Amino acid sequence: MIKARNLTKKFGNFVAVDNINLTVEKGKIFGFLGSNGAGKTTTIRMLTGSLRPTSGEIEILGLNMKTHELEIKRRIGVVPDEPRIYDHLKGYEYLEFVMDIYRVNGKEVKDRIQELSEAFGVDYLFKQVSDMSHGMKQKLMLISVLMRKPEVIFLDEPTVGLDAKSAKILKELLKKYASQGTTIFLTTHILEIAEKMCDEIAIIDKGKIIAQGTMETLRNGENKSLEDLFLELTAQEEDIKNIVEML
Ligand SMILES: Nc1ncnc2c1ncn2[C@@H]1O[C@H](COP(=O)(O)OP(=O)(O)OP(=O)(O)O)[C@@H](O)[C@H]1O
Repeated sequence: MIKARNLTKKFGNFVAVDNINLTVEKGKIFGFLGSNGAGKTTTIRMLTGSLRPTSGEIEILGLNMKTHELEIKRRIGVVPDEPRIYDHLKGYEYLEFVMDIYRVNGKEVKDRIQELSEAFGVDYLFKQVSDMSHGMKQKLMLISVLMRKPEVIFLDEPTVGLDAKSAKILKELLKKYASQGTTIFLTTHILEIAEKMCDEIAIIDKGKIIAQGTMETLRNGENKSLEDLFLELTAQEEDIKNIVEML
């Protein structure tokens, strides 16, 4: 479903993503973790066709990104870390715009908009985007992606800015979609989300994948939380101790 082979991105001499390999099977939830600046967003941007890799291969839904970029973009959904929506549109105009672009319409999609709006408490579709808060825009963005029922969904920090109820609904919805065959790739700094939701986890550090597998494989027989494992693997445990002592 999602495959990256020897994927690298350089910005000038700086290597943001360094020769990574990953595979996500259909219907799985894959959590991509890493500290600030580790390379998560850069990887998502390459996997979704919005940034050209320096080298390496990407395959989504069995299609090569180099030869089938448009078809891939038509069949996937992307929720970026910052909602990018035209300010001058009203909420419903934005949804209509997305429906036009993806050529999805009809009763099914409209019903889904209705259901998703109710689920996320979106009762402001007549408001102009410029007058919406960050969380309100984030929910509109989520509806615009989920209403299309894409086969693969990429979400960059999806719960940031969402209230507790909306975040919970989103997590449950993603689990439900995955059980119905949708493939989910998400980044998060909230390790508890990854621990509870993801079938498989990869940790990226300074552009390189330093650990990958199910929670069981990552734990390797020890009864550790993902937070402990993450800090240990990214060698930040000692740092934190010293910093707290210093303060
Ligand atoms: N267009 C760009 N030009 C130059 N450097 C870039 C560019 N985009 C990203 N970088 C650098 O690449 C590295 C990885 O950035 P990226 O946004 O992928 O990190 P991230 O893991 O998503 O971080 P965060 O958790 O803070 O969102 C960072 O050092 C960043 O400064």
